[in-house]
Amino acid sequence: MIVIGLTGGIGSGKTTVGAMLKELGAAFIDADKVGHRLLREDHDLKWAIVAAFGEGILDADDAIDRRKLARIVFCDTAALETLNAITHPAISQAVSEEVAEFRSQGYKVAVVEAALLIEAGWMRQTDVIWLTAAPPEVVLDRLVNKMGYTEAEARARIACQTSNEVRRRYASAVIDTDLPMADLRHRVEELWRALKS
Ligand SMILES: CC(C)(COP(=O)(O)OP(=O)(O)OC[C@H]1O[C@@H](n2cnc3c(N)ncnc32)[C@H](O)[C@@H]1O)[C@@H](O)C(=O)NCCC(=O)NCCS
Ligand SMILES: Nc1ncnc2c1ncn2[C@@H]1O[C@H](COP(=O)(O)OP(=O)(O)OP(=O)(O)O)[C@@H](O)[C@H]1O
Repeated sequence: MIVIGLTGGIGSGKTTVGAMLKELGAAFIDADKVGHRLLREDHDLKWAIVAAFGEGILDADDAIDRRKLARIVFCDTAALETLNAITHPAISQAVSEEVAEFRSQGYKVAVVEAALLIEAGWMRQTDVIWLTAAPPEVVLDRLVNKMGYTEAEARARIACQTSNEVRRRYASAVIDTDLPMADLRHRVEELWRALKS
């Protein structure tokens, strides 16, 4: 099985490209969703985060309120490093278990979508890295007008991530997502065919 690491900055189009790859037959793992599941289901992890950031991050049902936690960590470097140190080993382990499960199910291709694939070192679990990219003003417009972030929240998250200059050093393909959907699909299909040949 080939494992594609699909990375790119926040709002760069990873999920959109990932959905196209899924339609083409790839198994798909979204590291953000893995993280969300662990916050809900891994009680040791949850209480380690509460111990680090206080009970103020809990909602009325004692679950982690991601928006409250986001306000603390984006972009306080020390706080974000603390959160990453608690969550990343667990996410890495869960992703690797999902990859193994898909392998045992006989999938030929699996996609691991993660904005932090490079920063967190998860690229070591992948065979090729594809990078999604769009101009900064397009990304900001998507984050504010389609994804519900305030401009300040959007800028804070962008500032916490590595640059495309660094990401490009690891990527074997760059996918410009600032394209009409039909053209984007065409580009993804082209890469898919090249991968399988
Ligand atoms: C801080 C949390 C609770 C905010 O949750 P929220 O639902 O608002 O965001 P979500 O998890 O959907 O992430 C959305 C995007 O934010 C960016 N982002 C998330 N975590 C980080 C981080 N640690 N560093 C930089 N950017 C990040 C990514 O581009 C991601 O795609 C959550 O992101 C979290 O637990 N982050 C730590 C785990 C992690 O690194 N997850 C990202 C794996 S790629
Ligand atoms: N080619 C495109 N044309 C129009 N809208 C697009 C295009 N590509 C992506 N979008 C839109 O931009 C937004 C961000 O895209 P997407 O969710 O795929 O990015 P992402 O990199 O997965 O974001 P995140 O970092 O939050 O996981 C979405 O609302 C998506 O529908």
